[in-house]
This record gives sequence, C-alpha cells and structure tokens, in this order.
Amino acid sequence: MHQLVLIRHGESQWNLENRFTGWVDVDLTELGRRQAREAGRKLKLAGLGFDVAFTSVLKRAIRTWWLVQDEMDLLWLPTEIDWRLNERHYGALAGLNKAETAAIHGDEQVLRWRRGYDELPPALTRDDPRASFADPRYAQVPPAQIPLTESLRNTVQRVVPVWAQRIAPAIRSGQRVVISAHNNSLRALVKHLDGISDADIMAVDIPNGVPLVYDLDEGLQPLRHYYL
Ligand SMILES: O=C(O)[C@@H](CO)OP(=O)(O)O
Repeated sequence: MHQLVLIRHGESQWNLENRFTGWVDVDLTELGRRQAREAGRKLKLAGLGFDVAFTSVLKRAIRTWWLVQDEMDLLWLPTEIDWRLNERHYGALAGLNKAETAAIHGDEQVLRWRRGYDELPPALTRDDPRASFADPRYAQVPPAQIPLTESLRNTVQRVVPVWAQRIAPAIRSGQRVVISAHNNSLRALVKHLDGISDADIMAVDIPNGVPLVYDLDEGLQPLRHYYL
C-alpha cells in the first residue's frame, strides 16, 4: 500500500478578505501560519513521514510546506516546485471580493465560476498587469501555456500531467509524497484520483491547512481517504 498526503495552504490574506485569488501571490495570515504548524504537528503525531514534497510556485503553498516541515523537523526534505500545481487561474475575477461580485452577477453565476467544471471566468487581456508573462518564475513555461483564465477542466488538464510524470512515479518507486497546494488544484487531483464526475466535483471543497491522507493500492487506486 502507498500513502499520499495533500495539504491545502493555511488561510491567506485574500481568503480572509473573501477575494478571488488564483495566481496572485498572496501570503498567509497569522491564522494561516498557525494552521500550517498545526498540520505539521498532526502529521508528526500520526507518525506520518515523507521522502519528497511537491508545491506550487505560490508562496502560500510554499510557506505552508515550510511551516509543516519545520514542525516535523524535515527542513532537509527534497521539495519539487511546479507551476502546474498552482491554484486555478481566476482570470479577471482575481482581486475582486466574492460577495460584491455575487451582488453584481448573482449567487448562481458566482457559484458556477467557483465550483462549475467548465465555467470560464472572464479572461485577462494580455497586457493586464495581473497577467504572468513577465513573471520570472514562469520564465521556462511556454507562453502559450500561461493562462489568462481557467476552468476547473483546464486545471485538471495541467495537474494530471504533473501527477503522471512526476508524482505517481515517485510514489510507485516507494517514496512517501506530500503535496502542498490549493483548493482547486487539489480538487482537480482528487477528481482524477477518485474518478469524481464533472457534476459531483461541484460539491467538493478542501479546507485550509488540514492534511488529507490517501491510502493507495499498488496500482495507485485510492482505497480510502481521511482528514487528520
Ligand atoms: O480564490 C481562490 O483562488 C480560490 C481559493 O481560495 O477560491 P475558491 O475556493 O472560491 O475557488
């Protein structure tokens, strides 16, 4: 049997302010830092260990992993940072308050943007300061792959390759893997792992800073999952 642990970052400043975030590089709040440390303590208490970690390129996921690592005395652990684990790109919604957006566009539209599988938020224009083309952390990414908006389906399409190319081979080789990422990039992975339908993924939400443990069989099919 193999084990995989997923952690959504602790509360970010824009989670607190109820703003669409996506690829904007917002940091953790004090509560988010405490949640991350608590996640590390729970993992240690449960006797879970790791051989390799994966994070997105966004500081809320990286810092969460640092704090977990620190609590587990695992600061030495090899960590792979991959942009494909980033949060779903929220396009022109990035930075807007979710409640104010619902007051303008209606609760149903906002729910479709947030949880629908194929719903695309309005796209950024290429010259929008929120676009990521000039950001050095994406210097190696072909510009055609840098999104201006994304549906959850688009997010699945970039998360599944990092699973297939990097994460699944590490698990198959016997390594114990932890992934520190985001609500929607982890929803994308969970959809793939559990074979959740396009309709049922709407109801799936992943809380901040609570380790989600998957037991996987030899073929990497999930046997069970639970929150610590
Ligand atoms: O704003 C975001 O980037 C995400 C995660 O906080 O929001 P939601 O969970 O509403 O998709």
